[in-house]
Amino acid sequence: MKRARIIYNPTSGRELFKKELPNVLERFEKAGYETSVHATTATGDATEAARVAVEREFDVVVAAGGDGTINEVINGIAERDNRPKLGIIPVGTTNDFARAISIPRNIHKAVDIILSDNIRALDIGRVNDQYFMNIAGGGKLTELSYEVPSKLKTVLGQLAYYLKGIEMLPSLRPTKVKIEYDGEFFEDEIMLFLVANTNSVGGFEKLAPAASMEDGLFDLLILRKANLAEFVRIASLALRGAHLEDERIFYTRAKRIIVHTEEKMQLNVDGEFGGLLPGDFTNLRQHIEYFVPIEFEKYNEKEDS
Ligand SMILES: Nc1ncnc2c1ncn2[C@@H]1O[C@H](COP(=O)(O)OP(=O)(O)OP(=O)(O)O)[C@@H](O)[C@H]1O
Repeated sequence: MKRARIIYNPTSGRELFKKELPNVLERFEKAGYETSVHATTATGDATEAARVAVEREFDVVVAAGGDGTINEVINGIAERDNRPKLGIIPVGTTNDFARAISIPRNIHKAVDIILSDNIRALDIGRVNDQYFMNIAGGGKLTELSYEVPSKLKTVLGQLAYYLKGIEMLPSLRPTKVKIEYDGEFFEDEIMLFLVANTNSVGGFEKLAPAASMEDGLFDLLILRKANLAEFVRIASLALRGAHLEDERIFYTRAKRIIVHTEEKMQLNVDGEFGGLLPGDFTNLRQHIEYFVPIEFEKYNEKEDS
């Protein structure tokens, strides 16, 4: 019998998952799974719970929560050889990763996808000793997400980030960086750099339009020093995926990226504080097996050709 461990964050998003849990469990049981549940209690707990699930040799781990919960679960399984398959039930405030792999926010539709057993092995990133599935980066702007109080996020959702972003715009300062990517070098003053694994981040659904999650490459996006007017122009271009041609943007794809800064710069890993730079980024090709909808396959094949 297949065994699934459901790791869920009871505080995620609008806290809807718990009510649905008995129905979700019943559906897994009916589909032939022996199921058990872990409700996370604090930051880091999902990582520990996922580690334990690997030790107990679960076939499947289901992460029910937002991007934070998925990131923690991935950090619990990524280092291990016998990695379980990963199911996603997106019930968070930010569900960028679920959107990137075409998983709907409806709990039961997300369960349908897991139970339909369609698997795809996708890339993840590692920076220093942390793993990420969406994006990592640095620069003043990326410090947003942990400045937004979680209460505000629960009430306002995505809007909370935009409000905070507008408030921070005037305080953006450039930083001098040296970035090595697959043996080549970039050196300049920048506003921010992003190392993307998926194409959809923080409401910008076309930030890295060509990003594939199966090619073992990151999309590296750098915004050079820009004034407020340039910044607003590029942000509005980015909303429709038309920013890559802009002269203030440097864009390339690479498997390994090393970032050094002269001043202290914080690293953001999947929306959370990830320590200070320098950062040594490696793309781990097709490292995690996920349950994905058939539509995702079609989409990715179209992208590949
Ligand atoms: N019981 C808990 N109480 C408080 N925080 C928790 C609990 N369980 C997990 N967490 C933390 O909450 C963080 C955010 O969770 P998650 O991403 O699942 O939800 P979210 O609603 O999208 O939240 P956010 O938008 O704040 O990132 C997780 O990274 C985890 O560290």
